[in-house]
Amino acid sequence: EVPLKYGAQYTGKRTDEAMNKWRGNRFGQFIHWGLYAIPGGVWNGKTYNYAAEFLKSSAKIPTSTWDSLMYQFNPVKFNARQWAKMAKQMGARYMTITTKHHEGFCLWPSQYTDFNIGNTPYKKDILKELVEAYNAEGIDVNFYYSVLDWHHPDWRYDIKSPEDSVAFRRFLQFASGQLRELATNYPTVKAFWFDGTWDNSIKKNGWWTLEVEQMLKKIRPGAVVNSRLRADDFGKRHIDSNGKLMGDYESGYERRLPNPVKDVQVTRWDWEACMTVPENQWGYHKDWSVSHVKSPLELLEMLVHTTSMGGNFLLNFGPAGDGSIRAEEQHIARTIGAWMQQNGQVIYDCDYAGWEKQDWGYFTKPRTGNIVNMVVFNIPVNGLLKVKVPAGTKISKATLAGKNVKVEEIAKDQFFIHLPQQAYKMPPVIVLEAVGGAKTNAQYQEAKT
Ligand SMILES: Cc1ccc([C@@H]2N[C@@H](C)[C@@H](O)[C@H]2O)cc1
Repeated sequence: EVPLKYGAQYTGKRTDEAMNKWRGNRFGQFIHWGLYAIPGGVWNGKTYNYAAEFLKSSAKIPTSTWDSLMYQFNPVKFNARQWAKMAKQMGARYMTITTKHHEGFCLWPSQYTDFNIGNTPYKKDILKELVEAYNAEGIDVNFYYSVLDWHHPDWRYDIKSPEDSVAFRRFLQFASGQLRELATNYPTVKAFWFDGTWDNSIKKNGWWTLEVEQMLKKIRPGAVVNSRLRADDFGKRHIDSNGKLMGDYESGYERRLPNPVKDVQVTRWDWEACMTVPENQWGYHKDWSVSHVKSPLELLEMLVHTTSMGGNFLLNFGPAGDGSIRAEEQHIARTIGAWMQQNGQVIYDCDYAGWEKQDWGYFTKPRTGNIVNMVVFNIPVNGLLKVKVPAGTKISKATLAGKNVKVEEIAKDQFFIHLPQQAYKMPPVIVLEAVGGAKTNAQYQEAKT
């Protein structure tokens, strides 16, 4: 091991109550909302297919021109309570909001810059409205914060001169001040999602990333911080030079998921995947016809896939500049929500079962009890769902919607679960009662007592 001052502060999963809640939430709503939602990927009549929140760079728009969008930000259709109700109905247990994206515009009245919601026609503190509305629905709120800031004159991509060092030190003080006011003024915030930390300027200031993590946890005990904030003494990010995860959970899965067979190592720590509905649009884009738009079922499978590997799934919504939620996103919320209404118990507080992945779908395991859930996305022609269990495990019962289904032992530690033949519009869930075998912790617990 190399001695590190700014490396991982602990190893293994946090087991305090705040982290258990973060982990058990499992399903979150990401919201990307800022000035980029006003042009929505179109500039001077030209549509730019790249991510809409990058339009400033795609269309090479001067900062002064871009920043003047602030005087147009007046979301007359914005209704925080409606957004929160939609998220509740979808089954989201947490919401992560872009307090400030790379453009540098702040959704809260920051004392550290005039480039904020207070100087728009809307004037009011949108962040406060969202936190209150979502908390009122019992949904935890987390803050996304981009360190990269295209607006701030002291931002630097790299440190190449003494002037850069002086300017960037000022910038880091600015960012620390903004984070302090976010953690202080919105006391129910539960976690911080850092982005815009890949440049050399940050890699060369790993000390600051640890200082920020410690400051946030001092102001908000229990706060959860993602690995993407962190750089160690040598500029190594996410995982330090000794191979230890920094921050409280791994946040490298963006628009992709770990492979359920090859990437099982992700289960050793907490992690979260964030996902766009189109192929690559986080902010509102006027024209979604330019790429594949994922269906509710594709996204639901990703949620179950993520839970089955012990991770959280953060599904992105990009509200329009007027504060409306587009029809495709409302349809997704309703369709996933209907399934979550019936089957949320196979997602919330569930984890990796440790059983061998099969083709028909995914296993999830509740934190307590000797239950293993089967969520079936690929209905086999013969209706037989193969299950391989840890040595010595017996399946005492299998039910679908409370009704027994046949369990057939076909070899040592192998079973067929007979899936009732019918047309399934949404993935059916089979609940197994499994006893014995090393992997079912509950049985292990019984042995201990
Ligand atoms: C190359 C690249 C930079 C930043 C991003 C940002 N991270 C996502 C979570 C979004 O905020 C996207 O704008 C994506 C790709």
